[in-house]
Amino acid sequence: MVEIKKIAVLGAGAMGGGIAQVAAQSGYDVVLSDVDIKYVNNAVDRMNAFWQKSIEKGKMTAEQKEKALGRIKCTSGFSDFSDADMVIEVIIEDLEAKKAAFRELDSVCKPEAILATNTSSMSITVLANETKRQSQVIGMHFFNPPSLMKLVEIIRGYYTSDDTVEIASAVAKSMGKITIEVKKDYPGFVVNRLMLIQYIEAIKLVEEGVATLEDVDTALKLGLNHPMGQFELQDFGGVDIGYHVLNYLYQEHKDPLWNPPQSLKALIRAGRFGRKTGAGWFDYEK
Ligand SMILES: NC(=O)c1ccc[n+]([C@@H]2O[C@H](COP(=O)([O-])OP(=O)(O)OC[C@H]3O[C@@H](n4cnc5c(N)ncnc54)[C@H](O)[C@@H]3O)[C@@H](O)[C@H]2O)c1
Repeated sequence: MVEIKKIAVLGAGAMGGGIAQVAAQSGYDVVLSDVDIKYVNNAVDRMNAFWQKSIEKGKMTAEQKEKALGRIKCTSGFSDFSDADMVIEVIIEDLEAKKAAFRELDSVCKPEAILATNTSSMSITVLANETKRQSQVIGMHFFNPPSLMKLVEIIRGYYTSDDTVEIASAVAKSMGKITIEVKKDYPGFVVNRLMLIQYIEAIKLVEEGVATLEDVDTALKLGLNHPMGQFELQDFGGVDIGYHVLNYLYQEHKDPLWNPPQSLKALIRAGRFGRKTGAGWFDYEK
């Protein structure tokens, strides 16, 4: 079984930066890459800010921070991927973009490397089919923010081997995470399937005039003990991400149940993607 020492993270956005951070903190050598080095540098700035706060709270020493930072190699494209033991793909939730990335990863990575994806919904098997190593392709679905959220869904593609499941689970656990195994490559896996049903009902309640956005969120927080309401949560994670996942489930099932509601489409068309754009379901100061 391949021993994982070096992890390459492709995509340095909200999730990729966070996964690279957790990997470096956990002692892995990390390569962090994006289409442009400026996104990688932004991710490192976010890590630095997080670690600085951890030092102030007494949860980390300055020496630990420097060591973690020293383990991260910043790059763009696929440079420095050739000797990675594992790659975690964390680019945009677009099937064609992910397929192209997997084709490229298969050609640049060493044959024994494991290729994981952080996709929120898409087929692991479809991505594996772009490679010549289908048994070594797996879903590792972290949650936002990866530095704080405990769960990782470990998702089997049709051809994923038991060894690959074991290695990916062990890596997640070594990062302090708790894993669940998703035994079948079905759209949305476990968490997003459950969450999006609630999201759709939350939107319908507002569209039907039953309750306001604020009151639906208050109901979820105080009535169901959720730490965030659905609208607050979607603004935090990215309204566009939730929309892409919903759309994918709709395309897969052809069931109106998953059809993105009009008020969600209106937000997407208006570019209101949540906190990252200064506005989503709610308005934020930029
Ligand atoms: N945001 C969430 O709450 C959340 C939670 C779990 C999983 N995910 C999944 O994680 C993935 C990334 O989501 P995110 O929120 O970090 O998105 P994001 O938009 O913040 O980051 C995506 C990054 O990928 C980069 N990128 C795009 N194409 C690329 C390519 N071909 N090569 C290298 N980099 C490329 C972009 O420049 C960007 O920096 C998606 O698959 C998403 O579904 C997101």
